Amino acid sequence: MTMDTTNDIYELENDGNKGHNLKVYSAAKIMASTSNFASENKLGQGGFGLVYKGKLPEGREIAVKRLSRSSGQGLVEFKNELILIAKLQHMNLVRLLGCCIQGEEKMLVYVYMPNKSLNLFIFGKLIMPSY
Ligand SMILES: Nc1ncnc2c1ncn2[C@@H]1O[C@H](COP(=O)(O)OP(=O)(O)OP(=O)(O)O)[C@@H](O)[C@H]1O
Repeated sequence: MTMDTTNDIYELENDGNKGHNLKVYSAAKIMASTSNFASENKLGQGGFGLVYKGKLPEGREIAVKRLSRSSGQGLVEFKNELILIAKLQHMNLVRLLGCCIQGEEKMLVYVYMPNKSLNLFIFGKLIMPSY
């Protein structure tokens, strides 16, 4: 795991799960990339909470899953899920880049996938509906 900041996520490195190559992002970096979770950057909502589109300073587009307080998930569950997803990484799955745990904020950072790309990733070409 590469460290972006020295925050309390550091514990994740000490659980014997090294080598999953996840990055730890600061909340400030994620907030800047999503224009402070601007509503126009909202991609959708899943079981985890709201998902936002962001752009990192180096130009990479990301999808940020922001854990909602009402999800009932705590820090231990969040960390377990993070480690599990990291271990399940596969070229055909949306890639998890890293996470952010800072104070009340818990977020997962994925590679952004444009809608049209699913067919592209599954079939190697863009299949348009024929009607
Ligand atoms: N990597 C991504 N790139 C682009 N959009 C995404 C990405 N991940 C999620 N989204 C958008 O956010 C929405 C919610 O995603 P999320 O994965 O949290 O939930 P879900 O798969 O719909 O449901 P659940 O959380 O119950 O499994 C998706 O429907 C999609 O529109």
